[in-house]
Amino acid sequence: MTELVHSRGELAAARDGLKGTVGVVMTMGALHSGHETLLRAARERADQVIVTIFVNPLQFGPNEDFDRYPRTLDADLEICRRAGVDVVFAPSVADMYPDGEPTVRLNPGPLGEDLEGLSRPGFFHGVLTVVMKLLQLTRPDLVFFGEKDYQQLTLVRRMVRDLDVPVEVVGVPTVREPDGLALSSRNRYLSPAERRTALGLSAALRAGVAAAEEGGDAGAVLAAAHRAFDPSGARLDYLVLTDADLEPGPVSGPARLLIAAWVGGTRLIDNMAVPLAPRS
Ligand SMILES: Nc1ncnc2c1ncn2[C@@H]1O[C@H](COP(=O)(O)OP(=O)(O)OP(=O)(O)O)[C@@H](O)[C@H]1O
Ligand SMILES: CC(C)(CO)[C@@H](O)C(=O)[O-]
Ligand code: BAL
Repeated sequence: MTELVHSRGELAAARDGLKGTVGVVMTMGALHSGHETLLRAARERADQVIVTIFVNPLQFGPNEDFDRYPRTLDADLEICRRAGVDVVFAPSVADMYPDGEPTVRLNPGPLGEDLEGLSRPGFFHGVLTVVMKLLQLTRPDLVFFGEKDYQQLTLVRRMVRDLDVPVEVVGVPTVREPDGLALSSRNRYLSPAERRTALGLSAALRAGVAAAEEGGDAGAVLAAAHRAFDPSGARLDYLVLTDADLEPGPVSGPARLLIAAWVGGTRLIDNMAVPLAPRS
């Protein structure tokens, strides 16, 4: 049975009742098959599964889609029930931030100011702060994040390492539609024409990966990705090839190609692993 709790008191009582290892999947709701894959991974690895559903105001900029973000709790609960989730924690903003917005926030460091952080100032301060709060409240052995939000996954791993947080971070590969589009709650905003345009993100990434598989170096990978990105109907924010750890410096060996673009009023992100040949 899936227990739905809203307040931190209810969560504490539910958490105390869980026996064995606990896995947590943190979400903003509007659950889709990408989330379901995270739930399955948690179900396989942990004895008990907690899902958090919270649209965190701290990570939204003043002109972003906090008010418009889809909120579909009944449908989300049904998905959680089907996936055998034990506890769903769906707090209100007041439950999470009873004293108002926290003045103390986690600093994600330089990587937090790059890529997503450049376009969304303060985004990773908000993400890491709420992730840390949710870790404290749920006390999991394992926490699951999707590779779709690769910079977020990387920063959570770093936070856990740098701050000695006692939890194992598990990354889960990106789930895609058959035509390549990465599943994302924000895909709901897309009109049919915009959805076709959105395929340009994964097409660019695939072209970059193909260039690497043919032996291309970093320059060839980026050039192929740019050639494959059709700018009509979309506005590219970034298309970047980096070290797989998102460390600055020359790129060789396991690398990551990351893209962000506006399709109409919707900002989408995606990324893929790139098998660059090691530099001789
Ligand atoms: N297609 C996907 N494949 C794997 N994991 C995913 C996918 N989409 C989201 N996730 C993961 O689910 C978790 C919760 O993400 P979130 O609720 O923000 O969903 P989202 O689809 O990424 O939403 P948004 O469209 O707002 O970015 C994150 O760890 C995220 O990386
Ligand atoms: C990790 C997270 C739940 C924090 O609000 C959010 O950034 C998300 O859904 O990826
Ligand atoms: N999917 C990451 C959370 C966000 O875009 O706000």
